[in-house]
Amino acid sequence: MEGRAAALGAGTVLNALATGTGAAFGIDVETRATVELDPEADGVEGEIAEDAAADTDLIERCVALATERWGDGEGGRVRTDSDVPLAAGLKSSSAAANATVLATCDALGLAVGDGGRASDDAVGDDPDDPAVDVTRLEACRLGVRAAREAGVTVTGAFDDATASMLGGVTVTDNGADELRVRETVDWEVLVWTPPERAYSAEADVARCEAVAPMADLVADLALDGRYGEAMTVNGLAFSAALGFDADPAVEAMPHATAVSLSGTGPSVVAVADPADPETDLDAVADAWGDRPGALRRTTTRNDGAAVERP
Ligand SMILES: Nc1ncnc2c1ncn2[C@@H]1O[C@H](COP(=O)(O)OP(=O)(O)O)[C@@H](O)[C@H]1O
Ligand SMILES: O=C(O)C1=C[C@@H](OP(=O)(O)O)[C@@H](O)[C@H](O)C1
Repeated sequence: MEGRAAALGAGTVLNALATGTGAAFGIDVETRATVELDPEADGVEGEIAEDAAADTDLIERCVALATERWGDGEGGRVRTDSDVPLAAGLKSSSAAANATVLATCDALGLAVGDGGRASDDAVGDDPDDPAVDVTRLEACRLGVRAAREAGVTVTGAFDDATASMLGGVTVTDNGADELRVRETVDWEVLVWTPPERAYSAEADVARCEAVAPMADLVADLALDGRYGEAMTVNGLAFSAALGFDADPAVEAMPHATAVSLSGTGPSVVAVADPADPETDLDAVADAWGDRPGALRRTTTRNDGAAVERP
């Protein structure tokens, strides 16, 4: 009983730490999970390919919760390998949880889909569709539960989890794990990841709550479909709240549709709408080129997470 799946990393439009409302978008950077189930095994053993010392509790809980819910409580092994840097603001935890839950469903022989109504912009979530055993939104909510239990999140991060699972841009209420908006988005993306790491669970929540009026403004812009402006305002507000330098954002602004600190940092993400002739991510890469860390060019993705056939 082996299963495999891959899920997306994501960038931030609105950090949910201020108000519980968040927004994020899927990018073409993946985490893959392989799950081997064994009905005789006592518990679940996890392994993270890139970092033998990293905490495997999240992915072990994902397998255990998924087999409890949809299987017979099987144990086994889970291994992730990832292009999403850990704890860098690019939603490594959401991608790992989503990939693991879907890989467990695959190992259980379950059909994962969106059920009914799925279209390009509105992802369906019809658990009664006979062709679907588990919807991606159900799988996503299970991963969020595991993240809460593992203590790797403040709000549950349903914003990041839905962007990683469904692709496109999502706006969510993280208090209720409710998807408010999901839309496709086609942007070029430039990511700067400094060498340091910032674990979400260690973020200064009180400082984020202090900028709640700005977060409300960002939410209004996002709910109006003005994702780029929302993202840039978010970046300025949360860079200030969390003590990150706003210079990279200021340098990017003349050449980008939007730019923001991603999540609780430290990565900064600039995006360019190909329809916008003023944008030039090469110029942003030049401006950021002397900073320590890694620069990565990628794109948004609208397909989200999926089971992988060998
Ligand atoms: N590839 C991975 N495999 C398994 N667990 C992971 C992986 N990446 C991240 N995690 C889990 O997520 C935690 C980091 O979460 P977080 O601080 O929210 O980072 P991010 O902002 O990248 O989501 C790690 O301590 C680990 O428990
Ligand atoms: O833990 C959380 O509740 C959150 C963590 C942040 O993301 P990162 O994990 O990328 O820092 C933030 O963007 C998100 O809206 C909510």
